[in-house]
Amino acid sequence: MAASAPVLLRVLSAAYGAAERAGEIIRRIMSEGDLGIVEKNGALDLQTKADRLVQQSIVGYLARHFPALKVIGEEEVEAGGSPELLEGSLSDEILQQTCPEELSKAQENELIVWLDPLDGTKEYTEGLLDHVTVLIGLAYQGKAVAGVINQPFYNYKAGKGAQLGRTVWGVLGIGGFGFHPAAIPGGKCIVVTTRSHSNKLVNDCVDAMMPDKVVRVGGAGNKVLQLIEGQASAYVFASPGTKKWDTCAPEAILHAFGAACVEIVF
Ligand SMILES: Nc1ncnc2c1ncn2[C@@H]1O[C@H](COP(=O)(O)O)[C@@H](O)[C@H]1OP(=O)(O)O
Ligand SMILES: [Mg+2]
Ligand SMILES: [Mg+2]
Ligand SMILES: [Mg+2]
Repeated sequence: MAASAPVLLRVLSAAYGAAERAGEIIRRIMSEGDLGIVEKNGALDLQTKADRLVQQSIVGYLARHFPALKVIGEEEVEAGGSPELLEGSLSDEILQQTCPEELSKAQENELIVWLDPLDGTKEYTEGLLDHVTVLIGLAYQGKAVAGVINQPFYNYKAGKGAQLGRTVWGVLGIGGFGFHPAAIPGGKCIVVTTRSHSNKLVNDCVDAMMPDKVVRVGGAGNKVLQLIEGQASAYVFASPGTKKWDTCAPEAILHAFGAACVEIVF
C-alpha cells in the first residue's frame, strides 16, 4: 500500500476495495439461496449470513492493515470471517487525490470507521435487491468526513449479462464520485422515506412537507443515492432506528457533493 498518501486516503482506498469485494459476497450468498436469517429484535430488525460474513471480513481486513484504527460495526459477531476475501483491492483513484490539509493531519488512531456491512437487510430478505448497500464511513474529530457506498445489485433490473454493482465515494473538500449527479426536475418536492419502519409520526412529518411525491424505499445508503442522483429532494425519517453506521458514509458523501444533512433529535 502506498505509504506516502495521508492515512485517511489510504484507509478510504482500502475501504473502497473492501466494499467492492463485500458486494461480491452479498451477491454470492443471495445466489446460494440460504440467507441464514436471524431476528435480532423482532421481524423488523434482521441479520443474515451476509451481514455477519461481511462485517467479520471487513473488520479483520482493516485490523490487519490499520491496527490502530477503531472500527465500529453494526453486527455483534465473533472475530473470524474471511478477511483474505477482501485482499488486494485498493482504489488508486482515491490514493492519487490531494487531501485537504486539515484531513491530511489525521492519524490512524484518530479515525473512526462506522461500518454497516449490509444496509437494507429487510429488503435483502424480501428480494428488493437494489435497496441494499455496504456502508463504510470515516469520522474525524466527531465529523463524518469520508465514505464509501457499494450497491451490490445496481443494474440488476437490466437483466442477464448486465454488469452488476457500483461503488460511490466521497471526501469533504475533494467531492463525491461514482454516481450520476442530477437535479430534481421542475423544482418539485419529492420526499424519500422508509418503506419498512413507518409509524404515525414518520408519516405525519412526511405529510407536513406537503410533498409532490413520496418515494418509499429501504436503506439509508439507498435513500442518499436517490438524493444525489436527483430522484428525491429530501430524505425524511422522524424516528429513532438509524445509527451512525447507517449515516456516516452517506452523510460524508452528501456533504462532499455539496448537499445538506440535518438531524433533528426528539
Ligand atoms: N427500527 C429499526 N431497527 C433496526 N434498524 C433500523 C430501524 N430503522 C431503521 N433501521 C436501519 O436504518 C436503515 C434505513 O431505514 P429504512 O430502510 O427503514 O428507511 C435500515 O435499512 C436499517 O439498517 P440495516 O438494514 O442495516 O439494519
Ligand atoms: Mg440491521
Ligand atoms: Mg443500516
Ligand atoms: Mg446493516
